[in-house]
Order: sequence, then structure tokens, then C-alpha cells
Amino acid sequence: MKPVLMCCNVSVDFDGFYALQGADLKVYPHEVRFLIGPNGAGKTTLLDVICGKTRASNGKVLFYSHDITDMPEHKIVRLGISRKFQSPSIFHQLTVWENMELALKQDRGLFAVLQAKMSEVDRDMIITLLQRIELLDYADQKAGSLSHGQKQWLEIGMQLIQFPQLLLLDEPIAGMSAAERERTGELIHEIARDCAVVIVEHDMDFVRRFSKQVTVMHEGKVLCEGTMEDIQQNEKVVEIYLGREEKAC
Ligand SMILES: Nc1ncnc2c1ncn2[C@@H]1O[C@H](COP(=O)(O)OP(=O)(O)OP(=O)(O)O)[C@@H](O)[C@H]1O
Repeated sequence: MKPVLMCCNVSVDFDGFYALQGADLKVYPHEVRFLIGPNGAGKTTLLDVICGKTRASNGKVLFYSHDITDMPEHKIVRLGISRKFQSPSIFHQLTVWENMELALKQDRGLFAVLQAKMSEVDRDMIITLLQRIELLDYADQKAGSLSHGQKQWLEIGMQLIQFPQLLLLDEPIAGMSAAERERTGELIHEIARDCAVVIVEHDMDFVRRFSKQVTVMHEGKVLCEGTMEDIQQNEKVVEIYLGREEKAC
């Protein structure tokens, strides 16, 4: 099977400080890949390079056969890579439905989108996605009135409406209740039926519960990959990351 994403020997130089130092990553269709590692390991920087927010100073990023290393962010989005940042960037004064409408027609202005008549197909698509993110009953509510977890789901829904083939999530469960975390884990696996997902996450209980393949990053490189069971046996991973977690408990 061809990988959706290949990062080959990617380095990022921030004025002499190397946040990434030859990072390699392959992600396959329908995969849910967790990226873990200590603070400063380069996880967010790697997501930033993949979505075009940060430029690699060396190495290549391939999305299927496209070399996207030097592509501007908006073109990468159009190719099918969607990035959700830690804090939700939704419009609090608009309803859940209007947020979804806007996400559907991002290239048009707010006024034009809200005035335009929707096609049946678009309407059905929004309904299906709102069902998936469990917000159909909240469609007419202002997004600002949603719980923190629901706001995160709304933003995930707004990413999904563009039908990405790769979704990048940065700590999606931060600040969520236990029930919201559980639902988010299930949602991520549902999403992976249609698109690969790469998730940066620090919550090891969540990673244990919902991961298959985990990539451990350290000092700007990939240290190792495998199932959570595999990497828990890795002495270096325990030393630099998981050991600290146990001590903190
Ligand atoms: N714009 C920047 N300029 C300079 N240094 C940066 C910049 N962005 C990130 N860094 C540094 O690069 C390193 C990697 O940061 P990054 O945020 O990718 O790590 P991370 O693994 O995501 O950490 P965390 O788990 O704390 O979010 C850190 O030392 C960080 O301070």
C-alpha cells in the first residue's frame, strides 16, 4: 500500500536551533498515528511542516506522489491535508450550522455564504457530519454556547467537510471531560475509515486506549515506532518520556 504521507529526513532550523533534525515518518491510508514524546521533541513542528506553516530547511514531504515541501498552506489544504490546532477557531457568534456552511464554502465571504441558497447535497452533507460529531441537535445554537469538547468536535466537523485525506490533530482532547475524551477517541477511529489521522498527544491513557501505531519523537527525530506495548518495552522511551509520566503519577 502506498503511504498517504512521507516525511523524509526533515529538518527545521530556527536561526541555528534545529527543532527537527532529520525526522522520518510514513503514514498509510486509514491509519490513526499517534505522535508522542517529551516537550520540545519537535512534534508540533513536524505537523507545521506537513501543513506548510513552517518551511523545512532540509528534507522532503510527500503527500501521495506530490512533493509538498515548499507548497503554500492554502494549496496543501486544497490537496487534502487538514490541520486542527489546539484551540478551536470557530465563529462563536454564529450557529453550529452556519459555522459548517462557512467551512463548506471557505473561499467565499461570510455574507455571501449566509445569503446563498444551499443545495440539497450540501445540506445532506452537513446533516451527516453533524450527526457524526453529535451536534445535529445543537445546529441552531450559537457555537459560543457549546461545551469545550463540543467546540472541538465542531472544528473537527469543519475540517471534515472539505473531505481531507489526511487530518492533523494537535492535542484534541485537552480540557475535555472523560466522556468527551471517550467519544473523541471513537470519533477519530470513525474518521479514519475515510482519511488517515496523525495526532500529537500527551495523554498516555488516551494513547493506550485508542492507538495502534505510535511514533515516539525525541530531539527532533523519530526515536522509535510500534504499538504502545512495544514502545513501553523500549528503555530509551521509558528513560526520556514514559518514566517521567510514571513518576508524576
Ligand atoms: N518559531 C520558533 N522559533 C524558535 N524555536 C522554536 C519555534 N517553534 C518551536 N521552537 C522550538 O523547537 C522545539 C520543538 O518545539 P515543538 O513545539 O515542535 O515541540 P513539541 O514536541 O511539540 O513540544 P510540546 O509537547 O511541548 O508541544 C522547542 O525547543 C521549541 O522551543
